Amino acid sequence: MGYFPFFVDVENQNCLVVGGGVVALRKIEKLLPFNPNITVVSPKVHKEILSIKNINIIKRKFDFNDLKEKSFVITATDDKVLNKEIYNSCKENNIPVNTVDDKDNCSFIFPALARNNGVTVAISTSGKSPIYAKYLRKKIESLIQDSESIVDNLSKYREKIKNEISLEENRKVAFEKLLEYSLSNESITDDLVDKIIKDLSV
Ligand SMILES: C[C@@]1(CC(=O)O)c2cc3[nH]c(cc4nc(cc5[nH]c(cc(n2)[C@H]1CCC(=O)O)[C@@](C)(CC(=O)O)[C@@H]5CCC(=O)O)C(CC(=O)O)=C4CCC(=O)O)c(CCC(=O)O)c3CC(=O)O
Ligand SMILES: NC(=O)C1=CN([C@@H]2O[C@H](COP(=O)(O)OP(=O)(O)OC[C@H]3O[C@@H](n4cnc5c(N)ncnc54)[C@H](O)[C@@H]3O)[C@@H](O)[C@H]2O)C=CC1
Repeated sequence: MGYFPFFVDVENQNCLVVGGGVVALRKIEKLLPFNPNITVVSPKVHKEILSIKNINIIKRKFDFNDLKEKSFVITATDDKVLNKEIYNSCKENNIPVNTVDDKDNCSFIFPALARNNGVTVAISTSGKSPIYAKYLRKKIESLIQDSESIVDNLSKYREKIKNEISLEENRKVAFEKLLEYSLSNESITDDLVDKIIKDLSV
């Protein structure tokens, strides 16, 4: 299996979730901040899924026509045979599919996600140990706790530096300097940035 961690834009993409249990709920919660159009098809639907706004819920068994016009599919039923059939049909129709009960039959897998202010760290064990991915996620969450102010500081002057320092290698030096200031909690002022730009402009 060669799972490359692309960061894919799923906004407004049609996502089908087959099954409405606790695992489906976890996958849906993970996707929600990225704004896909989610449809759930399942005879039984977890009450927390029912309470989510802006998703379509179809309370019945899966039908293969449900796959039409879907950009990606998560098959999360407790029926192994059905999950495999859905996987096969998605593969035939070139629809990316995540099969929650079978790590070897997924065209994409969910990582454990640590997120803070647009900084996203995705952890995968290539399906070997999700619980270890979860453990690492918790550690990384504390590591990126401060990323809010750091990213804000660095992004504030990014365009200015890109526009005003013409040499790429010098732009990199400028960003490295600003990063050092941010990590040592020193405040970054317009004057400081102007001085860095002046020193590195040719
Ligand atoms: C392949 C993958 C496919 C996919 O689901 O995308 C997959 C497959 C399977 N998971 C199983 C079990 C568990 N999964 C979790 C938890 C998570 N599972 C997630 C992802 C993935 N799980 C993908 C690979 C990720 C990677 O590469 O590491 C996480 C990271 C992301 C998420 O779910 O959003 C999320 C943690 C999120 C967080 O907390 O940050 C726990 C722990 C818990 O529930 O507390 C358990 C029980 C303990 C254990 O088994 O380790 C089983 C056996 C089911 C059975 O026994 O019947 C299968 C099927 C199989 O192994 O074939
Ligand atoms: N990938 C992961 O992270 C994990 C995967 N699993 C696997 O996930 C599977 C599902 O687990 P849970 O959500 O706990 O089960 P669950 O029993 O809570 O939910 C199963 C859901 O499937 C639905 N369903 C059954 N037949 C259906 C059909 N014909 N059409 C549409 N929906 C149908 C049911 O209505 C129910 O909502 C299990 O088989 C387990 O092996 C379990 C833990 C973690």
